[in-house]
Amino acid sequence: MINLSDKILEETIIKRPNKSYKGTFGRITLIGGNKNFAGAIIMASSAAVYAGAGLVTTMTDKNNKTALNEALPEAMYADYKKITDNKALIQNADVIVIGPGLGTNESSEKILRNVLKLIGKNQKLIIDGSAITLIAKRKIKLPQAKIILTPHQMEWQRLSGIKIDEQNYTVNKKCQEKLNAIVVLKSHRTEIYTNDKCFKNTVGTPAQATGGMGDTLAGMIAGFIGQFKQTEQAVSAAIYMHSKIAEELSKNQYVVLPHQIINNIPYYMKKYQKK
Ligand SMILES: NC(=O)C1=CN([C@@H]2O[C@H](COP(=O)(O)OP(=O)(O)OC[C@H]3O[C@@H](n4cnc5c(N)ncnc54)[C@H](O)[C@@H]3O)[C@@H](O)[C@H]2O)[C@@H](O)CC1
Ligand SMILES: Nc1ncnc2c1ncn2[C@@H]1O[C@H](COP(=O)(O)OP(=O)(O)O)[C@@H](O)[C@H]1O
Ligand SMILES: [Mg+2]
Repeated sequence: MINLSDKILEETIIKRPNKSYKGTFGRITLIGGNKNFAGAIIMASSAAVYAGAGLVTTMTDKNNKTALNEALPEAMYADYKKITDNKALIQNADVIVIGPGLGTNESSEKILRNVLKLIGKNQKLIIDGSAITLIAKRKIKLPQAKIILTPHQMEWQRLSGIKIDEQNYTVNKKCQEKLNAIVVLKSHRTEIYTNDKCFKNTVGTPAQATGGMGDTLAGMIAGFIGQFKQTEQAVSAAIYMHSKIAEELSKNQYVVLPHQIINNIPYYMKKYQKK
């Protein structure tokens, strides 16, 4: 197990090349946010934008369109029930995030299946929240892609069958290998399982135990892997920075909210970029 430190940020966050445009920094499509969970997909999308994603499209329930536009005018909108009419939004994305606030009813399942069918093997796919629960409960097959799963311990129990109090390095690693994906097992000290390495987060605080904190992390990871070449390194850097910001803010705050983390991402990226 490799302990993460500030080093991961300095190694990952490069100075932006002058010769660049929005396309240089990742085209990201996020799918989720049913009519009760607009916040989840808005937080995920905001985190991706604030982490530097070049172009962000949010596919969500049509009731969330105004809220999305008001909260995040940088994001484009599409109706998540019209995936098959908007195939290009999935197929042309560098990174796809599915799950924050998606819900687990039949309609959510249909959206998930439609998205998974369109994923190409070179695309990066982050599967979070409700999408993990659906895959576990409905035994949905994962597509061929560069997959990153971001379960909390209960979602990991559902997906892996390993009970929370029996989750440990050996069994988690075995299951990660079977899934052939990067597994971000979230807890107060998140662990990242990749094919050949395992990283442990060393920062974070109970001040960040608030709904939407994981949705925010999923968007941050998307922003980072859309920009920075080395996927495992970018995933680890996003996780470390998410908690690092929370820890810093918690010096003066009893609780730290997801949107406060989001607002701080650009400042921390500047502070820790490669010298
Ligand atoms: N504002 C919003 O729209 C929000 C939407 N959310 C969405 O709601 C959906 C359901 O996600 P939830 O995680 O709330 O519900 P889940 O039912 O999937 O998981 C929560 C259950 O897991 C248990 N649990 C055990 N260990 C845990 C751990 N380490 N971390 C978290 N839970 C643990 C909890 O006690 C609880 O019973 C997701 O799609 C999520 O994205 C949530 O993120 C909350 C905020
Ligand atoms: N006590 C804690 N200490 C450190 N980090 C925490 C703590 N509680 C929660 N977190 C972090 O907050 C996030 C919670 O994710 P998740 O449960 O998916 O939230 P949500 O689905 O509500 O957005 C994870 O990144 C987790 O590591
Ligand atoms: Mg979550």
